[in-house]
Parts: sequence; structure tokens; C-alpha cells
Amino acid sequence: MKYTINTPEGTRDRLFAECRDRRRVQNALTALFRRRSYAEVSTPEVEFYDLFLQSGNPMPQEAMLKIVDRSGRILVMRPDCTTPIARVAATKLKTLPLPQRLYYDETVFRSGAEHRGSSGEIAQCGVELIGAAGAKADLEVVALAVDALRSCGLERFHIELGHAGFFKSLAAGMEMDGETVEKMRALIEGKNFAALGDLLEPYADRSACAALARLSRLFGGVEVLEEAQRLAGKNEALTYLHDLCRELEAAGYGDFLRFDLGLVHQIDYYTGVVFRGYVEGAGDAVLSGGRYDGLVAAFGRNAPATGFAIDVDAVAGCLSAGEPPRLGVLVHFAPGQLARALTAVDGRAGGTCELSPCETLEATLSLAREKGAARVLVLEQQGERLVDVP
Ligand SMILES: N[C@@H](Cc1c[nH]c[nH+]1)C(=O)O
Repeated sequence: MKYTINTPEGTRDRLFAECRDRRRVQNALTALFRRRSYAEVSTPEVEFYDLFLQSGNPMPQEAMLKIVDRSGRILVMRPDCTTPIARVAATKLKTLPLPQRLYYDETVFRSGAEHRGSSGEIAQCGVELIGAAGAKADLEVVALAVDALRSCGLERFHIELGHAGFFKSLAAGMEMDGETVEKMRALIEGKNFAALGDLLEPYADRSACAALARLSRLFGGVEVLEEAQRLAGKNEALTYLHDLCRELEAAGYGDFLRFDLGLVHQIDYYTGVVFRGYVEGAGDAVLSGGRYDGLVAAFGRNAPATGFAIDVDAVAGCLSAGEPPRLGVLVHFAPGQLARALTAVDGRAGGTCELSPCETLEATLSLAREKGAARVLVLEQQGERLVDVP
């Protein structure tokens, strides 16, 4: 018989330290979210493909893992937590007063090389603040994004802020057809300057052209907003970002903030402030989010919203790994002594003491040697003794 030993593309097994670090990050994040009054929700791992169609297809179809159910309907493995939560907010939570603060600790599934290359199965911890428009909600969520990364033990990271409205207002001034705008968005996102230059050439007389050509270079400190204003004139999105940043600076978050006006998410439901979190020294973003004011309305309830998700494994990979616990003691117990044996294990730090399944003390000693335990605790009807492993 031939065994199947590989796992499907984009998935892998995670062992010991990886599970422990992932759990540590999840615990830190969910504890913080609960402290800020976010309540946990969980949605199914599979959804109807139509759900994503109905919400305006926020992500490319080829990025979704599809399954066909018994009746022939197309299902997708949850490619995003925000869209199903928008569905829940518009339906099951319809009678609850807004805003609602929700958090999740779930896995999303994405196919295609552009989704973090090696991993199509992404553990996400995130929040959605649903039913709150305006600067105070954006401030709350960006501050929470910084605090969330700090709560995991990260110190050297930053959040890059952009605004979906800036690109949209510039594109509107270009009088381009929708397809060309999409092409331009992809070139800006991919920082493909040469092709972008070619695409913009016929539009050189439009006033927004210079700003669009520079957009993917407009990242850095507050001076970026000034440069953008020089290129594009006074713009609501720029003023909004400027004011938001001032408030965040006053609250002590300034050191963690940068701007990236060329930040265009691949997910397409964003309408306002957008942001990503980067850990210094690591390439990909570990956090991604922003304002999405039209998504809940796609399911029948008018509710502006904002939120973010953190890639748990990416954060865990940036933390310095702690020492795993070392096995020190094996417990060899006589018949009738199970309760005492368990008490002995429970009384020591997790992972440092375990039961021996062996019938004879010789076998337990040789097991202890093999596993590197220094001692064996022998529990008999009368008394106990600690034996050094020779
Ligand atoms: N769902 C988004 C993150 C997000 C949460 N809320 C808003 N945006 C993602 O997976 O990138």
C-alpha cells in the first residue's frame, strides 16, 4: 500500500514551538480585544460563493478555494473574515444597537502565489467595528492595531496609513474608463513605474496625472502629505489623514505611524482610511485593514465599518522563540497509584514531568534515558522515592 504523506498545496503541519508561539499570539490579541469590549464571533469555514459575488466580488475569484456541494452549488473555503461578518451584522445582529465591536480568531484560505507565497491557509485574529463612521472610530481602530502588535511583544514595527479616497478622487479626475483605472491601480500597487508612465502618457494634460505618476513613491513621514498636496492640490483625504495622525501623535502613537499613499489593497471593499502593519526586518505585512462603508449595506443594512486582521503566524515568526520546557521527571507508579501520579504531574510546570507507561522500573529508567529526563519518581503503595537516571 502506498501512503499519501503530502498535504495539499499551501498547507503544512505545524509542530510544538510553532503551535505554542501561535497560541501565545492568539492569547495576547484576543485578551486585548476583549479588554477593549470586542466580542467574539465565528462564521463557517465554508460559504456560498454567491456571498462574495453579492458583496461586489471584493477579491479575485481565482484567489478562492472552491468546492461543489451535493446540489451542485459552488462553495468557497472562507477567503476573508470581514465579508461573512458583514453578512452577520446585517442579519443576525440586525436588532442590536450599533456600533458593534466584534473580533475573530479564525483561518482564511486563499489560493494563488500572490497570497503569501507559501501559505494558502492563514490564521487571522482581527476586529471589526461596525456601525461607526468618522474619525473617532478610525482613531480607535488604528490605535488598537498598534496596541495589538505591542501586546504580542513586538517593538520594532510601524503602521502605514493610506486612504482609498485619495486614489479614487485622482482617478475620477482622469476621465478614464473603468478597465484602465483597474490597470492603473494594479501598476501602482506593483510599483511598475515604466508601464504606469506609458499608461499615463495620453493623459498628461490632466491635473491629477503628476500625483498618480508619483503615487507609489509617496511613502514616509508627514512630508509625504505635503508633497501630495503640492501635486494634487487640497484634497479631503489628505486633510483627513493629517488630522488623524495629529490625534494619534497626541495619544503617543506617533512613533509607530507612517504614510503610504500608494497603498491599494488587493481586497476591494475599502472606502476610507486603509492601513498595513510591517515588522522591521520582515518583508510582508503582518496586519492589514481599513474602512469599508459599503460592505454591510450589500447585505441590506446601512452600516459604515472599519477593522483589521493580523496574520498570527507572521507575527509569531517575528518573535524571538522562548526555550521549550525540558522534561525532568518521569513518574513510575504502582497499580492503584494513578491519582498520586497525576497529582505529581499536575504539581510541576507543564512539559517538565510526565507519566511512564512502562510496567517495570527498568523499562521506565531506559525510557527516561532515551527522553533525556534526569530522574524517575517511583510511587509505591507505601511511600515514594526519587531515582537518578544512571
Ligand atoms: N479582511 C481583511 C482585513 C480587514 C478586516 N477589516 C477590514 N479589513 C484582510 O483579510 O486583509
